[in-house]
Amino acid sequence: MQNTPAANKTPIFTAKNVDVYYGAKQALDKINLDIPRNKVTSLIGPSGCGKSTFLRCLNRMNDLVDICRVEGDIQLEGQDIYAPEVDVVALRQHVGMVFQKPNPFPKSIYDNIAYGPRIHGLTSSKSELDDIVEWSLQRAGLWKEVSDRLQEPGTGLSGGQQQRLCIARAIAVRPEVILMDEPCSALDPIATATIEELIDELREKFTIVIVTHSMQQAARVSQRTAFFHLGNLVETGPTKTLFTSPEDERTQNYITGRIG
Ligand SMILES: Nc1ncnc2c1ncn2[C@@H]1O[C@H](COP(=O)(O)OP(=O)(O)OP(=O)(O)O)[C@@H](O)[C@H]1O
Repeated sequence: MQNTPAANKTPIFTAKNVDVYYGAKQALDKINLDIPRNKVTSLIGPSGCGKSTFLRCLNRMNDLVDICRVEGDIQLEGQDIYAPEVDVVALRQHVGMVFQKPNPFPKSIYDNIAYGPRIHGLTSSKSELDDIVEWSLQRAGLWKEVSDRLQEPGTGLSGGQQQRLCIARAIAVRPEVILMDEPCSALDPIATATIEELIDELREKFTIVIVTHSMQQAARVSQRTAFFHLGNLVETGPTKTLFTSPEDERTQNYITGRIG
């Protein structure tokens, strides 16, 4: 189904009327957003507008926050991800995540990548696992730098390399979607540029949703952008259109630096 032309036009995620509360405080109000497949979608907006909250709804990371309540409907490939029968571990295999601060496990480079495929039972032999580790590191643009030191600790790499290791770890379990929550905010400009190039390559095989504080980054890496403000989704559209001729005054004010 996924590879037919008709299926490729259907959004991978559909969010309808999503409300999110932290205790009594409402963080998101009636969010309706489709995420197209094999594209990069940026979520932008001023601090506290709910970008990360929305991102975390997409793989139920908010389940880990006791006071958080999600209402509405979010479907991945037509399946309600909040249905009681959903296996959250399996969901997170399909929808991986990369965080703001690189967080490799305190394990070797090899084991950082091999961990997910092992626990999800994706391989039946050591050579298959070796192949997955190499494939993942290749796709994350890290193989050449680490192929001769796979048994060294992942935490010994530079910040930018650690973030690519985390991306390699995320793709090792062959997710359909990768969520990225400000993945470059702890990196220098050169490491940031490397990750941005990588994001562009990854969208061939994966759908990417990225939260970013940087409008320049959103403009560079994404094909679609969604602008959030005070818990509302104000506007969404092709990135170029949103940055050059936004429809809503709040978007205009944000991109011209009048709010934010
Ligand atoms: N764990 C939490 N407990 C209580 N309130 C929270 C929690 N996480 C987020 N919030 C609140 O929800 C609202 C949206 O926060 P969120 O982190 O989603 O915004 P954001 O747009 O990603 O912000 P930033 O750009 O600063 O990361 C804010 O008012 C925030 O204080």
